[in-house]
Amino acid sequence: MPRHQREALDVPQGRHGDQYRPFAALIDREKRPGCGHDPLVTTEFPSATILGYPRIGPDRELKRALEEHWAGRTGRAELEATGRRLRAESWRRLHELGLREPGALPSNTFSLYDHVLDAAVMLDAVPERYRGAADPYFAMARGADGLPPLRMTKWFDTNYHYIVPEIAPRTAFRAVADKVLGELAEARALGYETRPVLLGPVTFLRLAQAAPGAPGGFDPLDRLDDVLDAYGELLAALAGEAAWVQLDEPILVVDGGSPAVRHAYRRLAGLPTRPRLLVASYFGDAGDALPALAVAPVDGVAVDLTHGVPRNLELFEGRSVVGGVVSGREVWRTDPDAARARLAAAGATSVSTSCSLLHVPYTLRGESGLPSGLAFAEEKVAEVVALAALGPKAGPVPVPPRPAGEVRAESRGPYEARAAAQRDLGLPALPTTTIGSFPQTGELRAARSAVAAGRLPVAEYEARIEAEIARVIREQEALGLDVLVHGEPERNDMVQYFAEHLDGFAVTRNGWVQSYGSRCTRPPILHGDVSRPGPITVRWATYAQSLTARPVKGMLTGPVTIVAWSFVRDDIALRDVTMQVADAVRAEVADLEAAGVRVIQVDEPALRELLPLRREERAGYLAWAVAAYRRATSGAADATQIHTHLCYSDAGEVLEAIDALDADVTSIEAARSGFAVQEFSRGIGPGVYDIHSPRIPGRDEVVARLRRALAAVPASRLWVNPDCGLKTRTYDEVRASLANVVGAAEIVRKSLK
Ligand code: MET
Ligand SMILES: [Zn+2]
Repeated sequence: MPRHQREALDVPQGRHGDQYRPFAALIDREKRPGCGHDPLVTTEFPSATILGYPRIGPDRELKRALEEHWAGRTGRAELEATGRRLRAESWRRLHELGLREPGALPSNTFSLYDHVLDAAVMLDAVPERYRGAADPYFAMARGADGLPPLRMTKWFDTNYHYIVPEIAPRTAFRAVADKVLGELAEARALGYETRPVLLGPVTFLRLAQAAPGAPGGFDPLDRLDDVLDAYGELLAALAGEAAWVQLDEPILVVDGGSPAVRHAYRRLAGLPTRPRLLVASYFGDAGDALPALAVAPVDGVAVDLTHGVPRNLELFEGRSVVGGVVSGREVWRTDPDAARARLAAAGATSVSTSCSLLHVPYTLRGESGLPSGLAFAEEKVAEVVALAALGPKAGPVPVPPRPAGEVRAESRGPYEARAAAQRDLGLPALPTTTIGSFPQTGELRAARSAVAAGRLPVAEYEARIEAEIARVIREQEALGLDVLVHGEPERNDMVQYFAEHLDGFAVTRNGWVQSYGSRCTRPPILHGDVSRPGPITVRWATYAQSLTARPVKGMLTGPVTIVAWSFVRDDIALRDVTMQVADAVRAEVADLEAAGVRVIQVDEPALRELLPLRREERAGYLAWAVAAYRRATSGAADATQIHTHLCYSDAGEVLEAIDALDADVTSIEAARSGFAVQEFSRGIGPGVYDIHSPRIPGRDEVVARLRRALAAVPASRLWVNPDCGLKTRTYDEVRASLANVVGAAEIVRKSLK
């Protein structure tokens, strides 16, 4: 059902959204006696629950507490106290919202940094090299003097990043239950009987990586039985303490792994002393994995019903089936009819969110100017409670919106003709450039909040941006870079800035979502048809170009990245949403071109992020993602040089798609992830140094990297650039690093002749 119609079912939202009483009219109607609907056939599992909750704090209290602690201004005890306060406040709020049955409130979903890292600690899977650190937990998360942190990567297809555990053939697993028992006792002292949530053993091992030095062919999953021993100890410790334990196995929605699932849950469910086990799958359809799980005597399963009703659920008849009908990842109100139909079709015995609410902001309270029809975490909890009261009701189960029609990837002229038309840019061999942003100074950030708060006149703010652009141009000319950038000083964020300048988007005041550790993002909300009321970046790009004779690269964020880092509407297919954004970017490309900008970069760092978890869906996604990028860029004349940029990910998996973007030049993170360049048929700039670290790359080291790249790519197509934008670095670091980069390019260039 479209969102505007959904509205009619709800009591109107109060001024700040604090009056959201979901489905109030429906509840009044259906609660009358004789108004036949199936009540939930609840087993002992609570009728309403959520799989997890945000933990950064409604006002990012944890972020602040962590950063104070890391800066050495507070001790561990103060940090723990903040954690305790945040947990107590969450339980209190959830209880108030209606999660009142024993076991309805989750515990152990709090984390000081990351729940996968917590699971590693819970199993004592702490690599030896961290054990001597002053604080092994934060050393694994963030590194400690001389000790790099563990790797971090994306949690399934979300924008949350987890710490990748390292498992060796000899990792000595054992149960370390203090955190889980501690939270349970803490909640009990406050009067709440909670349900501890643990990351499941199969997901834990499949997300882990083999420790460095492990023999080739070693797979962390080889250690399943040893890990299960530790889970056995944990469950034994929890047996007298909690009625239910939730084991999170989102890996159930990913291909493969049935034998491990079968084995793991037969063993765990067969333990002589254990609480009841709820196995939670999420982020998609677990249908393929359910038979393997059902053969084990686990007591219940939680399934994601937001995209449909999984097959094989009848195998769980007589056990608890927790229906995740309220999306934990999207920000729209739930359609009660659709949700109840799904609960009925699934034979659900309880109602829940589809996944943890970690991925949405806390609350609509305090927001204004947002479109109607939204629900954040608190509002979603109220929906879960209301749906449990209403119960299932048979009806048509809606299918997700289908893309409208076909899209074909539009093309520019052949690359050779473009390269010829671009020759008058006058670039040397191995042209040097940067990825777009220059250091975002504290003054810039302060000016941005001042102008937003009305404390700084707009004209004054814009003058400061221009002054910053002038400085960035001067710096680059002094360094001797070939293709310059304006430095992006006007941008708070590469997606939010565009969202603020496009119709169809809204931005929240306080809608923060944890990205990793203390880092949060405030994803814009794409709620309507997207269009571009006017040029967005042209003014800054042309100002920058007016200051220099060297080419200045216009800088845009690509359509796939804009949708990947936003909450998007759910009433049309993602592909069609992305195409609308692509049209807006295309118009911006045209305006930049018309204003004389000859080089335009359209960034797509999130191309890999949206890759579907299931292999069978990947080719379809990549085809439309490429088509969207090409819709955005294919209007450019041959003489306009189109760049793209990718980072953050194993580009290796999507190399063909990156090539299919057909950009004239692709800059790609390489220094950190050691990416190989051979496959590229056009200009390629494998990053020559890691911008995530304050370390200054040596000139010789860059020379060596360039020589290595030249073994695979002809000099006519090799570009020289860092891994990513420089906004998190200081000017001192940037100057020193780029001087070595430019110096290295000169040395290698000379040796070519
Ligand atoms: C995460 S990719 C960032 C690209 C952007 N142009 C920047 O330099 O900041
Ligand atoms: Zn980047």
